[in-house]
Amino acid sequence: MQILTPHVYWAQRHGEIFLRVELSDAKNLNIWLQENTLQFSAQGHGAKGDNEYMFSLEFLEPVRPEINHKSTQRQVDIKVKKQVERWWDRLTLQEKKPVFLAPDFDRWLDESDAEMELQAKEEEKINRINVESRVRKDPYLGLKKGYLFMYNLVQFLGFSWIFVNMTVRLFILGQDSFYDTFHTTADMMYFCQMMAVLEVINPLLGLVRTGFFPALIQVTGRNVILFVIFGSLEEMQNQPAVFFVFYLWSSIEIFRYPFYMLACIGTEWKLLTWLRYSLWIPLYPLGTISEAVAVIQSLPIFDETRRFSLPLPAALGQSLSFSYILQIYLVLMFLGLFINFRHLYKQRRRRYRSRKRKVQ
Ligand SMILES: CCCCCCCCCCCCC[C@@H](O)CC(=O)SCCNC(=O)CCNC(=O)[C@H](O)C(C)(C)COP(=O)(O)OP(=O)(O)OC[C@H]1O[C@@H](n2cnc3c(N)ncnc32)[C@H](O)[C@@H]1OP(=O)(O)O
Repeated sequence: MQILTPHVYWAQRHGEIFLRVELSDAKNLNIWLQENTLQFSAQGHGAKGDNEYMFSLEFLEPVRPEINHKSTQRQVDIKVKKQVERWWDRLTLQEKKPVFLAPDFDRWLDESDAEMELQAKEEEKINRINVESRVRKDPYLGLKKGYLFMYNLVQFLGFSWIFVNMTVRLFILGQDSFYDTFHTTADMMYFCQMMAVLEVINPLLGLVRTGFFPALIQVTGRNVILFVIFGSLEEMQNQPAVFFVFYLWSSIEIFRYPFYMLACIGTEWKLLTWLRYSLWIPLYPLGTISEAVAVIQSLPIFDETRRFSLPLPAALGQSLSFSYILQIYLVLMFLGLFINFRHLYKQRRRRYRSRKRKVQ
């Protein structure tokens, strides 16, 4: 039998060297370190058929004496640990690359990619430790998750009922359904939006990692529209604006709440996550515009009815119409839209950046 050299492919990380020896069905494997030189010999099927194959590699820098190897039907994988965690300029001490050696492009990373991989691993380790210590430290974790799951389930059912009801009525009645949305769905919307106040309380109690202020803007903004504009003015209740506002609100919530429910049980559906973190992009501005239309339509009604008008000292006139306060509120709405749009954009970036890192 001839003695031949197999093809060897290599790649490195800061702490390790990976070698892949192209030798199938390897037998009589002998791999050892002599000083800082890896010696390899085995019988197997390589580039020159069934033969005995050998090679040696003197490493550029010191490596640890223990060697891990695994022989499969197709190849022999060898892992060597570096003595010092450092990026090497090349594999071997000799500057000229041995002819049988080539980069392993399946595993190849350049230094900065390897650093990112290391960083991602570190972050994952820290996250795991954090989660484990939270689980160990918090005896009420199960109770909290149970409460959140139930809350999200109830909201999901409520908003789904509204969404399905409105969709069915739209199909059956067409545009006529615009005018009685309030009378058919308002009770459920009152219930869901009153429950939504918990979304401001939850971050205060440390139950969720939501920003308190974005949640406050969201819940207050919607409740002003629901209770003050639609709820207190009968004249507004049969306006098509109700249809658009309710439809846009429920369109996001039928995806957001199931997304949270899955998060409570540590599961994720990629499509649902994408919908939760993408649908707001068209829906949020459209929702705000519909709400603004409703506010603008209500201004003359508040002027006429003097509802909620503020009494003024006699010298200044009789009373200040509530419509002036609503005009200030209109400006606040677009400020609120800006704050929450930026918040949701950051949440989206955070979610997809950390997921991308995990995938790499
Ligand atoms: C100071 C007085 C205020 C004055 C008001 C001024 C007027 C303002 C008007 C503003 C205009 C409002 C317009 C609006 O009403 C129009 C519409 O809504 S149209 C429809 C489209 N809308 C949307 O898409 C918004 C939907 N709402 C939201 O997304 C949230 O309410 C919001 C607070 C805006 C953002 O959510 P959040 O900060 O919670 O982001 P995440 O979903 O990424 O969650 C962060 C982490 O917390 C976990 N979490 C959150 N909630 C729960 C829960 N209920 N159960 C379980 N877990 C929860 C979530 O999983 C995340 O965890 P992790 O970080 O581990 O992934």
